[in-house]
Amino acid sequence: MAGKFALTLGGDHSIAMGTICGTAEKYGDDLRVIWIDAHPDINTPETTESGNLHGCPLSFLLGLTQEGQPPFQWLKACLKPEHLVYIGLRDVDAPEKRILRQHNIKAFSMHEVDKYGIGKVVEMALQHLSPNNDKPIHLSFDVDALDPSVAPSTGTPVRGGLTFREGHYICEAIHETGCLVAMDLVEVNPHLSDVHGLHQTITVGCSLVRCALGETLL
Ligand SMILES: NC(=[NH2+])NCCC[C@H](N)C(=O)O
Ligand SMILES: [Mn+2]
Repeated sequence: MAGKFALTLGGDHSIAMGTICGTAEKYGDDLRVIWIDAHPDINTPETTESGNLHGCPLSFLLGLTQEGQPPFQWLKACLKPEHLVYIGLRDVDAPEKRILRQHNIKAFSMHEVDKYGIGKVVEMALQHLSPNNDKPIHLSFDVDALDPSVAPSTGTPVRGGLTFREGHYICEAIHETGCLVAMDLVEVNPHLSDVHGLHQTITVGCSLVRCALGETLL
């Protein structure tokens, strides 16, 4: 797809408000988003208990908040609920559960990963978003989707996450579609965990990106 690819390294997941807005500006209504995360990050400014913006980006992108509120006047709702799929969820606030249900958003939690296996889950996610495999995909990968034993240097770790291989499989399979146009790799926080954990987190982050860009095992 035009051969251009935008990679964003973060940093907190609120940055996806900007990156996805940017991708949507180019691809419009065709854009599909795959959000890999322990958390759905879909709180509104009204429902958030923590007050942390990194728990809210999707509510802005989907237009669940009032548009035009400072300091986000620039942000237009640019994503439809049916154009978003989650993989890896396991820490969902009560208001977020309500929002997901209300908008009928496709979500594969760790329960579905356990039940069907990661291969089937990615297949179902792609089938939902782009049955003819012809829509541009923005992959927003929060490193906390991985189990904390795999990626410890992150602010809101939740046990019971994706294995090293499951995380890599997602990136490999999405690369194989030929439709990946942008990727965020976020929530790596070098100030958290010890040096060994930091090294581990950075190493896994780099290899996820390489797989999304086409590195294969063989
Ligand atoms: N991108 C993240 N790490 N998000 C964590 C969000 C945690 C919690 N749901 C909140 O709203 O604060
Ligand atoms: Mn996140």
